[in-house]
Amino acid sequence: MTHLPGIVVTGASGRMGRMLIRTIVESDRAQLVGCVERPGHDWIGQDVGLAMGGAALDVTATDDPLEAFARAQAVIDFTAPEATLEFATLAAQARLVHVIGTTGMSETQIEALAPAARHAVIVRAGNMSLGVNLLTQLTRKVAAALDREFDIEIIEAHHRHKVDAPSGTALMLGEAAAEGRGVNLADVADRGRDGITGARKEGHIGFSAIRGGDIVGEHDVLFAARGERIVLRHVATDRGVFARGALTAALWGQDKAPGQYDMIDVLGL
Ligand SMILES: NC(=O)c1ccc[n+]([C@@H]2O[C@H](COP(=O)([O-])OP(=O)(O)OC[C@H]3O[C@@H](n4cnc5c(N)ncnc54)[C@H](O)[C@@H]3O)[C@@H](O)[C@H]2O)c1
Ligand SMILES: O=C(O)C1=N[C@H](C(=O)O)CCC1
Repeated sequence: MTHLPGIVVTGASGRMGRMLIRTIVESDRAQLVGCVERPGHDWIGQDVGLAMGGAALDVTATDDPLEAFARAQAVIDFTAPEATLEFATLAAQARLVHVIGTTGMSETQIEALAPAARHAVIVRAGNMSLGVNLLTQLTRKVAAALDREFDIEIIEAHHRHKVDAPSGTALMLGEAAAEGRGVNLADVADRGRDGITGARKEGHIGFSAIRGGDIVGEHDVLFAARGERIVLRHVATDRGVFARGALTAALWGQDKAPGQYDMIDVLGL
């Protein structure tokens, strides 16, 4: 009988769901005890290993999160904002660590996580990779060191299926740059320029989003002044970096007090 922490993956058939299943199954630190998909999905009732075209994993996909959560110590959730809010309530009832990778949540939806975080550990980050979380620290430092003569622009590129923009990572980097500058991102963000926009406003932080093909995730933080530019860049070539970070977060959260955490907490950066 193994006593490794049991993990449930929600959005199991998604790009991240599949990567998470593989990462957990290959890990000797955790076991896969449940997989959740939306009602009506053709994976429901199927063994997830077989559904992925491989060997059986003895875990059947369900559309009943409560039933799956009852067997687990953590849920790793890369789905969609409305689904994530539902899972937060259920994970809190079951006192599970809830690792949230879902992006595109509104401020109101993020605030709605607070009641769940009074009862359970929530780790939420727009990017679970070590590299991007380090890049946020570098971005904050560089933004703090430079004056407003340097325009800050965040450029991100993702695959053609991505539904939200700017990416969660771009927003993390924007927050870090704004913190470094000592300003509130909401006051200085330029999201989506089109038409006669007027000249760039000094002190603003711009966002540009590229969508195409199978790009996993690329982010540049550009500091541009007269005569020189600095570019901080992260390129993800494999979704395994996000899945490994999420699994680390699920295990890290096991002995933590209820509350909201991010990957900076998990990685001790
Ligand atoms: N934080 C990070 O490091 C990170 C990394 C990659 C992706 N993401 C984010 O994760 C999310 C998912 O990305 P993806 O590329 O895997 O998307 P995807 O569309 O491939 O997968 C999402 C899955 O969630 C499922 N789903 C939706 N509603 C559900 C519900 N109510 N119950 C159960 N399952 C439900 C869908 O059926 C789908 O299989 C996005 O928000 C993306 O931006 C975050
Ligand atoms: O593929 C995605 O979708 C990704 N989403 C995250 C984001 O919004 O930043 C992380 C990178 C991949």
